[in-house]
Amino acid sequence: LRTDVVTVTPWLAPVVWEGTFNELLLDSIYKKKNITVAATVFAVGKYIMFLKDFLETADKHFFAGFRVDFYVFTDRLNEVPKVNMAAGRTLTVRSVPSSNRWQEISARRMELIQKLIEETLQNHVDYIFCLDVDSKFHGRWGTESLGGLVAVIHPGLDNRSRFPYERRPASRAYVAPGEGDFYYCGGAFGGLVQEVHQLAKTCRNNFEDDAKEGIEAAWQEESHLNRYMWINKPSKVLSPEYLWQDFKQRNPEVLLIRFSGVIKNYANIRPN
Ligand SMILES: CC(=O)N[C@H]1[C@@H](OP(=O)(O)OP(=O)(O)OC[C@H]2O[C@@H](n3ccc(=O)[nH]c3=O)[C@H](O)[C@@H]2O)O[C@H](CO)[C@H](O)[C@@H]1O
Ligand SMILES: [Mn+2]
Repeated sequence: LRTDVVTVTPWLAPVVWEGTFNELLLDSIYKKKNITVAATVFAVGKYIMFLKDFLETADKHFFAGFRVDFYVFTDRLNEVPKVNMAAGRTLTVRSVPSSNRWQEISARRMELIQKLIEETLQNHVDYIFCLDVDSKFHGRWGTESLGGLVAVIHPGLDNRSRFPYERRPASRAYVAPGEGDFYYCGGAFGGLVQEVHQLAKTCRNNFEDDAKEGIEAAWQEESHLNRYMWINKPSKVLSPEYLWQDFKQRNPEVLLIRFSGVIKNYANIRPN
């Protein structure tokens, strides 16, 4: 039991923190359901350098003991590392075009996730998580994270007045002053395949319709995701244990860092 953190939202969705759940009990419940979880990760251009650590640590910590299908999207097919996955876990590589703008690479993930679900996942995968590649797992990420629509609270932003939502009303990602529940990160989200399909499709359409009018939201698809989550409340919220940042000192309420962004030199790895 945790009394030092908020563990439920005003719309009664759990906020998942270490110490709020029984992992053996949860695993036994989902084992009986015989679930399959998909995970997407994009490694375009120089971001391929993060893929090996991501996959090796994911195999160890991400839904260990469950069936997981990893989908890697890259433009560097022959640089994909050989990683041996545990039994029942698969790795599929898909080719994607490169871009000379990182903003576009990041935002286009929504379109590719939408299509992956439509073409491949619908009907045979239960849940999906979409994750940034420039990160590693350090602790358990498992069945406690499952829900219809799942968002992760951004680790760096706990001050409401500084939430970097898109503030221009002309954008379809607009969040008005006083609106917004949490600031969620673009680097990790998920849920039931059908719900994530709806999210990806909506964010993709809104991003593209904005682009036609010459607008790009402040934080690309992350801004659209935040707008979506304000309108369509997540049924489960994951604490910043589920996406920390290596450069940040651990806050006392974070008892366990499960997944964390590595320190990177943006100028060296991004195309622009
Ligand atoms: C931790 C977190 O929530 N990060 C979000 C944040 O910045 P970040 O600084 O974390 O963005 P980023 O540079 O990691 O890009 C997001 C992701 O796009 C992919 N990528 C990007 C550039 C590239 O050249 N090649 C490539 O493969 C890769 O999977 C990467 O992890 O804001 C971005 C939107 O602007 C995204 O919403 C990120 O998910
Ligand atoms: Mn990132």
